[in-house]
Amino acid sequence: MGVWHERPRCDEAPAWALLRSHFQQAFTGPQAFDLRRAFEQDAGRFAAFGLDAPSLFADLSKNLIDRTAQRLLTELARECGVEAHRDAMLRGERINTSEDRPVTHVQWRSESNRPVTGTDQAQSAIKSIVDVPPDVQASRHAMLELAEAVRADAGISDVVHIGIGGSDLGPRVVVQALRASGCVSGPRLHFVANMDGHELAAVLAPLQAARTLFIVASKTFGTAETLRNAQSARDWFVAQGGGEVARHFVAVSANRAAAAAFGAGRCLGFDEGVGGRFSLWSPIGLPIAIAIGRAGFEQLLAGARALDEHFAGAPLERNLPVQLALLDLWYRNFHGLASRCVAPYHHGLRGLPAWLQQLEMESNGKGVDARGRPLGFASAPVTWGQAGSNGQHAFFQMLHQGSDVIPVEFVLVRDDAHGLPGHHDKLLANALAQARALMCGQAGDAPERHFPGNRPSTVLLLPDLSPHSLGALLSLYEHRTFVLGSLWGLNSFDQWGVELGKRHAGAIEAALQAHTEGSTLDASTAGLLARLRQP
Ligand SMILES: O=P(O)(O)OC[C@H]1O[C@](O)(CO)[C@@H](O)[C@@H]1O
Repeated sequence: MGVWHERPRCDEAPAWALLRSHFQQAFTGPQAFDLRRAFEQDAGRFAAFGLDAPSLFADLSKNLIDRTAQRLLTELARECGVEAHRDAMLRGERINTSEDRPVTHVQWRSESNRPVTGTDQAQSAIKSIVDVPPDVQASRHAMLELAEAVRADAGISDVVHIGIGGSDLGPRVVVQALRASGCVSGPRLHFVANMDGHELAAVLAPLQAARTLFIVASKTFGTAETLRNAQSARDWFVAQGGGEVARHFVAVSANRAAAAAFGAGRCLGFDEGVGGRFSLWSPIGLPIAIAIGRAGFEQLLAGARALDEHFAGAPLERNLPVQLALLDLWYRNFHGLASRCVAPYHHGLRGLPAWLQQLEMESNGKGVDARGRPLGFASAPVTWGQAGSNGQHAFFQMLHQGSDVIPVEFVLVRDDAHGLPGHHDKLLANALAQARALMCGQAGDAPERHFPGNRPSTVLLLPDLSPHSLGALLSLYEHRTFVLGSLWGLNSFDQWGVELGKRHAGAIEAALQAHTEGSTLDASTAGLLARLRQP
């Protein structure tokens, strides 16, 4: 299957029907697959379902999958032309068809003049990663220069990053993670996303305007939340007598004209091919570079790049993003599981579920394929979770004994960076214990003490939470999301579903401010508006 746009959708590929009958035969009925039995019968299960990738090891062995399903799923990926689709993305073809754009985030972490090894196909895919367009190089250079200048500027004590969605979550999560690892230095960094003024007001309250730099990050420079917050920040800055707006406001945007009209003195640009939720590698990552410096940012890119090369070059059977996406599809479309839980066992990664929610649900939460045809099968499950061990005292009750089977993804980091004895082993032991308890279950002496077991989980293991490992982890998730969307026949790079609500908000805000009836509104919305106006 060489032509990416003629690829069959998963339900049209021959392996789909084979998977359906295999599922019926091996995963339903009294003799249905059981994890405990699978380990008893297959001494090589851990090795067979363990995958190595740069900075990562993944244990998939505690999942509701057998070797036949794994083989058929890999065949499915091959039949669906995932490799051709991947290569088209890496070559910069216009695979975002509804917006007629290429998908360029991988270019933003590429590095020129590197030797390329591997099979011919892998070489050609990796070659596309290695060629860095000159404008990307120039823009990256400008971003890193600015970051270093801000870090060295004794007059700047605080940096406020204003953006939302992909223009907030990536930088926020990376800075949070690397702060926990002790990699962050330089001015204090603050993030403001919500249009709820409580967030901005709380951030501004302790700041000195003259010592504050604002970054306004918006690909479109048209997002309501960001523009509202940026305008309020500018008004506050002027009212406080902070100095020249142009010197204290930097924009990061693909819409340079709008950024200049706002009054930002400097604008770091990037191309339209960088999707918001894939944009932390581009100048949107400016706060990351301010937090960890040029060398740290380059390490983050290097980690992501190592995973890109794995994705481009590893055979599908050993290709971690591909195998994780296939498992996601297996759970969603064959087991019928409607959600997946992500439990990072590291305080620094507590923001990961929020980042993943946008990445996975905005990319693949769709009902029609890239050709406009209804799917006829389920797409993105709900992604949710929180850091362990906190989650154990919240929703793990449901994971162990609730009525729904929910696959859990434990993200573990081998080395800690806090230096407090007696914590990290406990934390890691708890994660492994939860995964083991979910699988093994327990025959209870009373009904309420019964644990059914046979509940699935994956462990992703990182050696440390360095910029390099984190880059690899986030790149892994991006590619996994792309592969799953590719199998489902989706365009994972648009998000038309967010538009309708934005349109309604304009009309409702106008009615709220004008104290009108909102006669064109439905009775419920109009009734709530009336309530809101009551003293
Ligand atoms: O960077 P922008 O253009 O302000 O967009 C912010 C976010 O809004 C969305 O368009 C929709 O929520 C996201 O895809 C995007 O990351």
